[in-house]
Amino acid sequence: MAWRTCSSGWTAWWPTTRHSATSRWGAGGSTADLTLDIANRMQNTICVETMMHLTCTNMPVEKIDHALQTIKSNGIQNVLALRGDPPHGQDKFVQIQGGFACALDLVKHIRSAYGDYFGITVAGYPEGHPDTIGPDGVASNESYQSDLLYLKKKVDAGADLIITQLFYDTDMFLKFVNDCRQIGITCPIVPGIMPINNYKGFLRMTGFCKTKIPAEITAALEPIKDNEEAVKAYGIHLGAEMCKKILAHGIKTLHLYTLNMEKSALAILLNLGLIEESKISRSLPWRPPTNVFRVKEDVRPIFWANRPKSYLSRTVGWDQYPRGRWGDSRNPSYGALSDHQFMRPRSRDKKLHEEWAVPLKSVEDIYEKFKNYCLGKLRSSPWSELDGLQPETKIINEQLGKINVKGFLTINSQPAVNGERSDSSSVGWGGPGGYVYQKAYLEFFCSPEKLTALVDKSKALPFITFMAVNKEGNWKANVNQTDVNAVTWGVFPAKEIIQPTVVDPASFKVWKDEAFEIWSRSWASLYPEGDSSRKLLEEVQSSYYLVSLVDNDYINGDLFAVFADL
Ligand SMILES: Cc1cc2nc3c(=O)[nH]c(=O)nc-3n(C[C@H](O)[C@H](O)[C@H](O)COP(=O)(O)OP(=O)(O)OC[C@H]3O[C@@H](n4cnc5c(N)ncnc54)[C@H](O)[C@@H]3O)c2cc1C
Repeated sequence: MAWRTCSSGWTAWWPTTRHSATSRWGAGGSTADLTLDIANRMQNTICVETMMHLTCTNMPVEKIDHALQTIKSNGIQNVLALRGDPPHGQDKFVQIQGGFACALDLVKHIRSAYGDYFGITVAGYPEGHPDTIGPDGVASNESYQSDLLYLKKKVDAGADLIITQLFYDTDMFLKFVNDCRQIGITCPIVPGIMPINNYKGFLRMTGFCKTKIPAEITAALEPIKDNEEAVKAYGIHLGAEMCKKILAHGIKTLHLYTLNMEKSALAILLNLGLIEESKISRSLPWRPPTNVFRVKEDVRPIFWANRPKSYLSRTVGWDQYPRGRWGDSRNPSYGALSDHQFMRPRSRDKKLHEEWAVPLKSVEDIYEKFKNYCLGKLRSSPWSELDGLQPETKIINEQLGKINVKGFLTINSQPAVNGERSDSSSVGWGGPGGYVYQKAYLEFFCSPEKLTALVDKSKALPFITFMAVNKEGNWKANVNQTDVNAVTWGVFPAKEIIQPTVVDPASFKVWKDEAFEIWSRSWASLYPEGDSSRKLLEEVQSSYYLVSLVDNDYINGDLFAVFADL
């Protein structure tokens, strides 16, 4: 039987403190495409282990299989198999033709059609399923027992894990776990904790789920119910106390329902010491997806540092991902450029319009835009999928600003680092206990004249390596085609050296098409056809060079000195 690291809303594993997320399946399958998209992004772009909820409501088997195939091809391995609630406007769940009647059918189908690929989670109800709870607010013993036996059937059919409905009576949850164990349910049972964020929401949710509210909670909330901040603070306190009691009973995993409001969930985890604000460090300089296919990947070219989604989509078809060494890059089989790499979420589109679609009279206006982005005055850049600058860029942003106004239009950079502690908040990665290193790196567009001046100057600077290419592919460099330059590496106890970021000519040539295309697709396209600003951008696109510059002297070098008299 497969076991996958998984959960729902936000889950923390204790004591190893691993986190994962789940994405809800909208009532009646109403948000199927959106849920599939969100789950994919969570797994592969946000890079948290993701479990997608899947319900039977309005879902013929073909649709269920479409959803399962989609998440499988995106490397998602965890599913919360549910019957689902009736769609809006209906009281009772109705099995549709060609669909399933209950979660048990869905679990059986997933196991028979997909073997052990998926880790399957099912829902458990410490107070009994709401359908079985009577007007007095409790389920009869008979229906509680038959619910338990049915839960066992779901586990026997292949479920690996149970996540419970929300509850506020911790003793009732602990009794439920005990009752499950008595009838031979041995899989982990994860408590569903819903932090109280506001009073009305709490009443609505507990009313809908028919959740028992212990008298002491009602008494604590009653005097503060109109004070939103006090309710939130109480919700965090109560959630933390419930979790402490549950953890003290040997239960090692928590599930926090966030309902898109994560602050209280994070506060509870901080309160429990399961996360530490100052020590949330990167495992690699870039975010490695938790996707099963890429789990071993630990080396990437630096060029896509600000476009991780594009990098993922262009390498999704690789059979193997580089590990330890970049390897032979003479024939990198990157996926072709497509519209996909240039699509932006609506909010990003709006920001780019606001910040970048302004009249441009001369190249100096273009230089100004790049400078302002480096100084943090703009949040968006056509060359970045990220929101604002990376923390390490802030170390050099003043110097970046200065070279941008000179016409070296930077789109990627990193400062030199010579043995900083690996838990440094700005340049650290890989967890505590190690030391990290990196060579200063700059990537920019510049005019051919400026490139000539730069190349002349670099002849006297043996530590500088560069590659430059224009849109047509004219190439200038002082490195060989097969050279691979490790520009970030780390030394950790009991590990080989890790070198997660490299600069190599073959990948640079692939990247340059994307980098040049961004001028027209992401920036010039913000202006109407024939607009003079648009024309100016297209001229820059067709005449400038893209330059990648490494200062290999990471101990004494000063990459910005190269630009002093240019
Ligand atoms: C953690 C969690 C996440 C959820 N996420 C979502 C979501 O994303 N989208 C959404 O729409 N809803 C979600 N729900 C709500 C859930 O869909 C509803 O509670 C639904 O009414 C029941 O789903 P189920 O999977 O528990 O159903 P089932 O396991 O099929 O059970 C439903 C009820 O029917 C009874 N039953 C069914 N078949 C039998 C049988 N053969 N013999 C005896 N009794 C039977 C069960 O005992 C139980 O009382 C979630 C619930 C939980 C606890």
